[in-house]
This record gives sequence, C-alpha cells and structure tokens, in this order.
Amino acid sequence: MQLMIEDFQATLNSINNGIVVVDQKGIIIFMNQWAEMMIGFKSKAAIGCIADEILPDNRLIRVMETGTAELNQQFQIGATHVLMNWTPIWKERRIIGAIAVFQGITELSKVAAELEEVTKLKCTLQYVLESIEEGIVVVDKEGIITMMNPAYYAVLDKKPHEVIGRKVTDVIPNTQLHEVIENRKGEMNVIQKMNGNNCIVSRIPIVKNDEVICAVGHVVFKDIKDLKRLANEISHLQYELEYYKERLRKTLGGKYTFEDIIGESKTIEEVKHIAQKTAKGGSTVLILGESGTGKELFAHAIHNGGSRCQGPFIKVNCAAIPENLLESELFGYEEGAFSGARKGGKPGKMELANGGTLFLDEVGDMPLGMQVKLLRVLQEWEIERIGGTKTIKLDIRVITATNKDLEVLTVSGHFRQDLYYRLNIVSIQIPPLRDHKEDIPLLCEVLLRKISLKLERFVDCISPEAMKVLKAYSWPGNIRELENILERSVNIMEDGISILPEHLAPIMKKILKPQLSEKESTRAELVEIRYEAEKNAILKALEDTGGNKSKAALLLHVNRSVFYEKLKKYGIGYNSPGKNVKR
Ligand SMILES: Nc1ncnc2c1ncn2[C@@H]1O[C@H](COP(=O)(O)OP(=O)(O)OP(=O)(O)O)[C@@H](O)[C@H]1O
Repeated sequence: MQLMIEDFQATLNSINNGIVVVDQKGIIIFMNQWAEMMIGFKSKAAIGCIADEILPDNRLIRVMETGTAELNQQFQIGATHVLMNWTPIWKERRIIGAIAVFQGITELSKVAAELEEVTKLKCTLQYVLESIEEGIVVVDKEGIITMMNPAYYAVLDKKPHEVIGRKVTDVIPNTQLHEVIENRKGEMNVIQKMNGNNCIVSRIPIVKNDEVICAVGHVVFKDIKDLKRLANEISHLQYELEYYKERLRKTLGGKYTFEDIIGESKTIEEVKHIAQKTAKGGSTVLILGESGTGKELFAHAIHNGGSRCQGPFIKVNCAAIPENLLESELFGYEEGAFSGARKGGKPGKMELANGGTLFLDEVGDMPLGMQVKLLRVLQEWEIERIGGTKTIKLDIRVITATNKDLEVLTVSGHFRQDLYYRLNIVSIQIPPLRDHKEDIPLLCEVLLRKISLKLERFVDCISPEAMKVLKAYSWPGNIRELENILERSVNIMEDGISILPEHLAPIMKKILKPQLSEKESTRAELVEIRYEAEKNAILKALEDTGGNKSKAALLLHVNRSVFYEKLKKYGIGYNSPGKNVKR
C-alpha cells in the first residue's frame, strides 16, 4: 500500500501542472514538484501550513463551503499568470478537502497576442486587395488558385466558387502563371487577352528558401486602351510643361531669338551673321544703331544664341532711371542702407543677372559717376550691395546698346574712354531701315500678322500704292515707326481690306500728296478727321462718366458691343470705372 502511495505521488510530480491539496481545515497536505517550482516553496516546508500563507487569496476554503468547483480562473502567483481550477474533494458525499490544479499562461498570452496581430494584418491585407482596382491572383506551386481579389473576378466575370481551388489554366484564359512557377522567371507588363480585352499583366514568382512557393498574377491595365489614354495624357502634360517652361524662360530670359529678326536683305543678313557668331562666345558686346532699329531685339537674340540662354536676361534702361536710383537698381542694397530702404534689402539687377546676361540699354546716357562703378565691375567681376560688406561674385555677360555716338561723347568728356574700350570689345552696328528698304514688304507681312493678332482684327495686306509710299518714306523712327504706322492703319480701317495710301499716317502726307489725286487726298483727310473726332468723343464720354463704359456707351447712343469694339480700335485702355482713362 505504501508503495502505491509513493507511485501515486511520483505520478502527480510528473504532471506539467501545479497541484496543491488541502484538508478540510485548509491545511496543505500535498504539493507536487511543478507547484513547488511555480510557487517557489518546497513541499516539505509547505505541508502543514495553512494554504492562505502560501497561496494568498486562494478559493480552496470557498469551494469546500459551496461544494462547487471554480474552473479556468485567472490567478496570479508572484509574477506568473496561471489558469486555475479550484475543486472540492468529495468522499462518500462528504467534502474532505480541496485541490488546486494550475498551469502557467504567460506563454499562452504571448501566442494569443501574436495571433491577434496576424489576424489584424490579414484583415488589412484582405481590405487592400478588395479595394484596389488592379486584379490580383495567387496560385500555389501546383498552379492551383488560392486567392483572387474582386477586381480580377470582374475581369474574368466569375464568382469565387468557380475559381478558388481550381487549376489556373482551367480558369484564366491565356495564362502563363504555371510556366512562371516552372521556370522561376517573372514577366512584367505583357499583353494577355481576357474576355475580349487586351489586358496588360505582370507575373511574379514568389521564392522562399530558394524554392518557388507560389506565383502572383497582376492585371496592371484591364484594357490596353487605358494605357494609351494614360500615355496620351502624360505626353499632353509633358507638352504643357515644355510650353510653360518656354514661357518662363521667355519671361525671365531673352524673349526673342535670331528667328524673330525679320529681314532677308544682304545688309541685315550680314549683321545677323556677325551677331550669331558673337553670341557663341561670352564677350561683352556693344550694339550701336539709331532708335527703333532693333538693338534690343538683337540683345535678346545674342543672349538666347549663347551658352547662357537658360539663365536670366536682365535689362536696365540707363536713361530711364534717375541718377540717384541707378546705383541701387544696379547694385542692390542691404536693409537700412538708406532711409526708405526696403526691409530685408533688395538684390540689384547685376546680382539678378548672375548666370545670364545684363543688358544695359541707352548706356550712352549713363551718368559719369556710375560709369566709374561700372568700369570697376567689368574689371573685377564682383560687387557689394549698398550698405553691405559681403562680396558677390558675378558671372554675367554684359551687352550694352546706345543710339549715341560714344566716340564723340568720349571726346566731349561725357563718356569715359576706358569704359568705352571695355564695352567695345565686339561692336555690332544695326543699319537704319532706310538702308534696307527691300525688307519693308517682308517686315510689313510679319508685323501686320502680329498687329492683327494683338488687335483681333483681320487685315489682308498692303495695297501696291501704299507699299510705294512706305518705300518712299525715309523712316527716321526705323522699324518701330513702321510698326506704329501699321498699327494705326489697322485701327482706322475696316476689316478684310488692304491698307490703302489714305490709311497711312499724316506724317507721310508729304509723300502721299504728290502721289494722290486731289479726290484721293481729300478722302484721306476725311478719314483722318473722322478718326480723330470719334476717338476724342469716346475719351470725353469716358471722362464725363468717370470711366464707366456702359454709361459712356449710353451717352454716345451706341450699344455696348459697338462701344467695346471702338475702344479696341482706338487702343483706349480697358480701365475699371473711376480709374483714369489711358490715352
Ligand atoms: N528686324 C526686325 N524684325 C522684326 N521686328 C523688329 C526688327 N527690328 C526691330 N523690330 C521691332 O521694332 C521695335 C523696336 O525695336 P527695338 O526696341 O529692339 O529697337 P531699339 O533699337 O532697341 O530701340 P531704342 O534705341 O529706341 O531702344 C520692336 O517692337 C521690335 O520688335
């Protein structure tokens, strides 16, 4: 019998659960080795103790009182979480004690938390697959479909029960997924015909531990037409981008290129040729010529034809800026440099031109004081802002232009000789229009097109008689004058007809008179008088109505649209009511 009890104890000690037994009074009479380990108390010391001393808050007494077992209760022994069964021991319908059987659940909780994470991840993945527009299918290494998302079902027009668990070759037409598994090679963006549509698909083998475990099929575009539409959209956007880049370049950079310089005469071709050659180098250029000959146009073209064409083109009109402001305009200033200096300072035009071209127009009008400063810049290629201490390195090309004779100015002491030599490294003389009158027809054609576009008027061409007059004129204002005379003619004539001699400016009357008959001459004067009278009447009406166009139209008894057309015709500014009328 003794042997049997020992065997019984050995059995209980082998169980991987803790066991504590108490008698009717709650005194410990048995504790197995697993319980010793978890409670941290030897059974020899525990036996004979009240259970409460070793297992505080236990339910052993309670289950003996109620006669009911309390199972799967979470209980804490020290830092260990256990799952506890408290059970009364019955013998011949009498409770003779109670038993606590317990098992650690810390590991179990960890596994449960991990399981929860995995479940969450699976849900997220599922949600993603269900939400995306692209079809996804997964096949195992045997080529059996294990997963497919709704987008792919839609492509195939099939339901899950017709797909999952089936061989991919039986379900997806023209599939190559089984081959991808075999030769372990993916295919990207290939065409696959499904349900009458040419789809763009990718096939990817999934390799783990050097073994293909499955393959994923991905419908990138459900129809190749979508791809074409997208490609069209992209190329359209690229075109727009290029357009705006060009606009930006034209705003910040040079506006014109050599192509914008009109003229096929030998005279102009020669100048263009020299300018084109000059553009390629980075030398300082001096452009000479009468007013309106196109000096600025050439400066832009030289900038655009050189290596700095992507950089800025900054123009300063030396004659238009008062002497006391020219220095700050060119060099910039620091905050507090002088009273009225802008907060944070201001960069000068030279600084802004860095990496590009600085165009000094009307350089012959530059005050002597400024000439010294410019000379220093051209020697040292560095500046300091007014009131500043930092030296700014300059990497600019300088192009200057003037309609004055600089040599004469150096003799009279109005222009520094040393500066003249610095600026005159390459000089380009632009001929006056009277020296290349053979370009007038072509110039008229191009300029008329430009003017018609600007004024939204349609003017066919110039009559041979008017062309004769234009060619006979001496053009003191050069191409600018030609442009102005054409614009004025377009303004005073009716749409769709040619420019006639009577449409040309009064200034040309001296030439007109001997060429026109008396009748024609009177008609020309009449057109002129009508033009001036109508324009003045409109300006007066606008002034009387404070710039209110509707009221001005009423005052003149014409409807609004006619009134607006006339505003355009006479080049009268579209100012809002109350503002001054631009004459
Ligand atoms: N060869 C040309 N082809 C087309 N347009 C021209 C040509 N030359 C001049 N123009 C036009 O004539 C006008 C005057 O040109 P630009 O301002 O370049 O002359 P400029 O010599 O710099 O005049 P200014 O000395 O008065 O500053 C501009 O509208 C310009 O576009």
